[in-house]
Parts: sequence; C-alpha cells; structure tokens
Amino acid sequence: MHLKKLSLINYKNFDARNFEFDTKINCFVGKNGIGKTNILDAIYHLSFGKSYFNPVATQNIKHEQDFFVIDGEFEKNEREEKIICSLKRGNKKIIKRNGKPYERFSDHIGFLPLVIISPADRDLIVEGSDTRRKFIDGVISQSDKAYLQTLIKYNKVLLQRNSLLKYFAANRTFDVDTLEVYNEQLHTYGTDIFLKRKIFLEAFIPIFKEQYAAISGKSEEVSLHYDSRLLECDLSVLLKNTIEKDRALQYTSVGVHKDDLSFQIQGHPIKKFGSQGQQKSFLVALKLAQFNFIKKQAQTIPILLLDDIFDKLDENRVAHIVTLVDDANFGQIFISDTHAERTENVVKTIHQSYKIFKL
Ligand SMILES: Nc1ncnc2c1ncn2[C@@H]1O[C@H](COP(=O)(O)OP(=O)(O)OP(=O)(O)O)[C@@H](O)[C@H]1O
Repeated sequence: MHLKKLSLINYKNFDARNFEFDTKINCFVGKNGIGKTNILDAIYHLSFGKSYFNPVATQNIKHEQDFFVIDGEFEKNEREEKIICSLKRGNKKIIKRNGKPYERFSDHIGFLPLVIISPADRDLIVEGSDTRRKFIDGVISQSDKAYLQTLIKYNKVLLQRNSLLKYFAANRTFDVDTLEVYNEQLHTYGTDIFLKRKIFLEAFIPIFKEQYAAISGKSEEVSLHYDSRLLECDLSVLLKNTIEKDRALQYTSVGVHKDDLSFQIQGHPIKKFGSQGQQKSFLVALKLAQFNFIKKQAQTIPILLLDDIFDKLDENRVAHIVTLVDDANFGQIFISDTHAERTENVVKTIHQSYKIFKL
C-alpha cells in the first residue's frame, strides 16, 4: 500500500499544495516551522480521521480560513483508493472513501494502517498512565474492531457507576444491589479488555526488546511490563473488596481504567534514569514494534512517518535505524528533518528509491 498523491487546502500553514510521492522513501526538509510535520500530520489524518498533534479539530484549519481539505490518492491491493478528509467551521468533519462518506469514522480505522514516530511520543514516558493505555488500545483496536466496542461499553458503565457513587454520597443513601448490576457489567467487559491486553503484550514485548537491542547495539537492557491489578485477582472480587473505598472516594478505584505499562532501563524507571537518547531509542523501538505487530495483523505493510527522528541520537543509533528500515519488511516511508544534508546522506545509504522535497 502507498500514497501516490496528496493535496492540501487550508491545512495548518498551507493554503494550497500538491505532492506526488515515491513509492518508497519521501523526505521533507526545511527550516523550523516551515510545515514538515504538518504534511506528516495531514497523511496521519487520512488514516485516522484526526490530527496526531492537535486534538482540537478546528485548530487544524489555516488561520482566518473557513475550511480545510486533505485529499489523498492511495494504491492498496492494486486498487486506487481516494480518501478525502474535510472540515468546515461549524460543521462536522467528513471522511469520504471513493466519494462515499463514512457514517462512523471507526469503520475507516485500520483501512490504511500507519505508524508515526515523533518527538511528541515522549508523552508516553513522561505523562500519566492514560497516554500509555491509549497507546496499547490504539494498537489492539487497529486489528480488532470488537475491542474498541468493548472499551466504549466499559467506559460507559464506568461513568454510570461513578455517577451512582456520587448520587449515593449526595443523598446519603446506598444501594448495593444497583451497584452490583454495574459491577457485573464492568467485570464482563473489563475481563475481556484485560485478557486482550495481556495476550497482546505477551506477543508485543519480545518484539519490542528485539527492536531496542537492534537500535542500541545491545548496549543496555530495557524492559516493559503490564501493570494491572487484574493480574492478581478477578475483577468482580476486586470491585467487591473496594466498595467501601469507592463509596468514600465517589469513584471506581479499581479496574482496567487503572492499567499501566512500566518502562525500565537497567531495572530502573526510564523516565527518571534514561538519557534523552536512551528515551528516544526506547520510543522508536516501541513504535517499530507497533509497526511489526500491525503489519502481521493487517497483512498490509503500514505507512511509516518518521518525524524528526534523528535528533538526539548518535551516529551508531541512526545507522542502526536506517539498517532496520532498509528492509523488504518496510513499505512507504515519510521522513521530516531540518538538516537537508543529513537526510540526503542517510537516504543515499538506503537501497531504495527516494524523493526529497525541499520546503
Ligand atoms: N491552524 C494553523 N494555521 C496557520 N498556521 C498554522 C496552523 N497550525 C500550525 N501552524 C503553523 O505551522 C507551523 C509549524 O509547522 P510544523 O510543525 O509542520 O513545522 P516543522 O517544519 O515540522 O518545524 P520543526 O522543524 O520546528 O519541527 C508553525 O509556523 C505554526 O504556526
């Protein structure tokens, strides 16, 4: 699968711009703030129906303009696929595949598999557990539509249970039977989510470790663990045991919405003890493992977006990453970099066709 053409109208800092891409490697080079990342984000938009960087949809419309249009022509399984994503202020976003609008964006997710590696991934290390859960959920749901539906149902019941706990506190009342109804549903959906996360991580962790070893030249040991209270005990038991605590807190203190991943280097948290280059290597390994995983599940080679990937990495690590991606396992790759010369030197060593766009 590859993106053949991209046309942008009023997307972030672009008014009107067209690109024709190489089937393998495409590099965007230019000064800070010129719009390199914005082009990668537009490609991301075509795959996920939203920006990777700015969750406020209207802020992706060029300042002072009323709408944006991202138009992409892909080739997938020898068929042309035209995807258009557009947004007009005051209206709902529209995503069309070959002229037909999607009723539910979730039906589009996974159709054009894509992985992005960007400096914004640092949030996975420095931010709260929510970011890490979103990461696992994103990978699993790209290949398992039922997972996303279960997650939506779980979150809905969780909200209802929390509202009930607040209602009990406000009205100085308590009804364990009503709470039990929610416990049962949380147990059903939560256990399903937990088992899928566990199975996913059992397959994912060895791939991640392999990628890290390849990037770092095995210079340090890293690990990734699944932290979930459900590993020790059944969710229905946990919910029962925390009823008094939940009453006092007025929210549900146990369940898969509290799951986390722990990232370690040489046995210590990478957030506190990893250098910038080690943290970056960790994130690149995590994303390349995601790439491998999605590729296996989707049976299509995902598009890979590499945003500013060489920054903070030493020459050896850059060379290792280049060797990793210079492989038949990879398909179309988009790279953004401020150093035109560095990018040119890197892509010259790769045995693939390439195009460089100087912005
Ligand atoms: N809605 C918008 N309207 C107009 N300009 C915007 C909008 N959103 C972002 N921009 C502009 O886009 C530019 C940033 O583009 P981008 O992040 O793609 O730069 P870059 O080339 O990747 O830079 P760097 O090398 O610093 O990472 C900024 O100048 C920003 O002001």
